Amino acid sequence: MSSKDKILELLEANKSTFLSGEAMASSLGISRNAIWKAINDLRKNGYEIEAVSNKGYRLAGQNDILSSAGISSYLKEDVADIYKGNDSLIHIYDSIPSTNRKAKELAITDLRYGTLVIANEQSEGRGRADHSFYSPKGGLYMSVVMTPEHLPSTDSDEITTFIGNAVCDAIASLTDVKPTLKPINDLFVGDKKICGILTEAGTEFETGRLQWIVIGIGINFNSDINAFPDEIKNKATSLFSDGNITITRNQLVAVILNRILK
Ligand SMILES: O=C(O)CCCC[C@@H]1SC[C@@H]2NC(=O)N[C@@H]21
Repeated sequence: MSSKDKILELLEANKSTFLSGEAMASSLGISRNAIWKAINDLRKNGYEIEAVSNKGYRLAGQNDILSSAGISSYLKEDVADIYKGNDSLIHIYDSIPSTNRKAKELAITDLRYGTLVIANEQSEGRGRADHSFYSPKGGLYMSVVMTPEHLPSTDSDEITTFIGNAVCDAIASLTDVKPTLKPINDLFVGDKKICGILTEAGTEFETGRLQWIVIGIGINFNSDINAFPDEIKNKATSLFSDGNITITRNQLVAVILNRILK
């Protein structure tokens, strides 16, 4: 992990407190100059970092930049263990055709439980029945690779319901929004869709045995619904609107992982 990522991890884990350059330098075993350079790099990457003399540095509350450090700071211990020292399990993209497609490629070439692919936007997001899934910036698009021994069931309907309930509970635990699961696997608030889930599986050719499952979750997080295509505009809603955002996407990703990975 680079010094920049280590500093980000420290700042994410101590969001409400200021950390002095000296304390960070001694905890990471690097010079204060290296800390200062890394803070500047993080700022160039878009992080808003407050600096107060005699106190130190603190991440400003409104940062919503997807990062491994940001996600890790909200993971429960047993789930954090899956990712500890395993940076290559988390793949973050600004833009990607489809996180599910990427996660399936990774499941086939390097099957590892918990592999996570996230993006700020998708250019070819897919939904069930090969429909397209509109995936502009402002949303949260994530895919997780799971293996059968870690799932409560290998029955596709049961897996789908388990994941749908987990995402509903994650949203309800963090916000005032209480989505309901509408079969087979859409989350609705009232009569408007807020999230779609696409579960895809890989089986062994000879035996038909289940090898991996990719869970794709698309949430309208802070999405500009008015800019959605006409045919879905009136059927969709977003978790947040008008900039009234009370959580980060990193937090929501982590709380979903806490509920589905064991
Ligand atoms: O509404 C549906 O039919 C399911 C939509 C699933 C969308 C998610 S977004 C992340 C992942 N990548 C995709 O291409 N699709 C899923």
